Amino acid sequence: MSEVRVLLLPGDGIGPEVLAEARALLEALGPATGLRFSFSDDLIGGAAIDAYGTPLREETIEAARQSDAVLLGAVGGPKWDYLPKATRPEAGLLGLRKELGLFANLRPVKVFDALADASPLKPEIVRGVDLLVVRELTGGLYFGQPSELVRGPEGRRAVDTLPYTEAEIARIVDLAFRLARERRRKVTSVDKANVLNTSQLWREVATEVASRYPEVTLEHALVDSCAMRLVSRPRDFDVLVMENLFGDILSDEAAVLAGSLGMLPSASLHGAPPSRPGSPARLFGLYEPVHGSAPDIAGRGIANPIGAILSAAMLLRWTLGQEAAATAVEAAVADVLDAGIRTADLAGSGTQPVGTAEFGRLVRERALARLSAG
Ligand SMILES: NC(=O)c1ccc[n+]([C@@H]2O[C@H](COP(=O)([O-])OP(=O)(O)OC[C@H]3O[C@@H](n4cnc5c(N)ncnc54)[C@H](O)[C@@H]3O)[C@@H](O)[C@H]2O)c1
Ligand SMILES: CC(C)[C@H](C(=O)O)[C@@H](O)C(=O)O
Ligand SMILES: [Mg+2]
Repeated sequence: MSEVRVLLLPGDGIGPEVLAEARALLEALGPATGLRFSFSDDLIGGAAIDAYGTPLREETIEAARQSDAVLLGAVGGPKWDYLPKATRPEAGLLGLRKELGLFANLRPVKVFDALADASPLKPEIVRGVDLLVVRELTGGLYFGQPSELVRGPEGRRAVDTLPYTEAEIARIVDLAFRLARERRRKVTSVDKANVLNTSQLWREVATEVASRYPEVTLEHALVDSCAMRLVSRPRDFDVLVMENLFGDILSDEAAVLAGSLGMLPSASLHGAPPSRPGSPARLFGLYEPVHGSAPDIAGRGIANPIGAILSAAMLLRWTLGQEAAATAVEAAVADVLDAGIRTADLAGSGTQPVGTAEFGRLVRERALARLSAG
């Protein structure tokens, strides 16, 4: 039985609550997939600040490097909001992504049939949505220099910088095209080329990359009107590729289509996934739900674990090439939702919601049943 080393970084707020369900799922599926998961745990974010005085230790980066994959919950919360940028919980997550070179963040947004009426948008707008946000993750405003906030005698001033090189743009756009080739063959490259130099470069490079993929259609879209189309005509989209901050914002917006921010998973990779899942080579990845630590509901056992569970499915698919297991997990989530079972964020009035652990248990049961039925 092959061993898979997974580093668990539960983080803060609802992070540990949802990550427990992702872990239990992988553990349960191990025997059916011929894999033995060996988990190690570490602190990141606010929890690491409280224990070690820093949001990310060198030891944690090293432990991640020694693992096949990392599963992360969420970081941050009001307790640490007073801290300056470089020492906040969020800096721990950004540091980990950067140190591991995880430049490609895949954020799939699929609307489950049972949830077509869970969105505040009309069911006919969201039904059947299946899009993929490919977010550049290690460049742009998040990491550009200079970056400072100065509180001086002349007053306060602050600066953030948005840099991108041709190579950084080319590698993420290329990855978007590779993924689009296996999907519905359309890439929407999102920018603000009517204002930003980086976006003009982005558009040029995207057009050059596109010439290598004649079978895939490239569309350029300005980020502002794209944000509007995302909630008015979301089925227009297949793969969307964009810089770091645009991807952060548009992916949370896209969560409205899926019915809750708790629904969305993500994979952060340092290279192109094998063009077809199922390849024996392992591709290291950091997997995490798109949502944050949700301080408003933390500690109550009511968080939606689907984003974390679907992140574990992405781990099975992209790091381990276990397509059948990944599909079984996704179908198991659909089964539980089809049975009318919901966590509080999705439950309509008059519906009795189930808690995080109960939802996780039901998905595990269905995933195992589906996998053993072949
Ligand atoms: N990847 C991460 O670790 C990550 C991502 C986003 C935000 N954050 C951090 O989280 C903290 C809180 O940020 P925020 O409130 O703006 O965003 P958030 O994503 O934590 O929460 C936004 C809203 O969505 C709800 N929500 C989020 N996940 C949910 C889930 N699984 N189930 C049910 N409801 C869910 C919350 O209750 C809240 O009402 C901040 O410190 C922020 O920096 C971390
Ligand atoms: C917590 C924060 C640093 C992070 C980001 O902005 O990348 C989060 O919002 C996300 O989407 O993963
Ligand atoms: Mg975000």
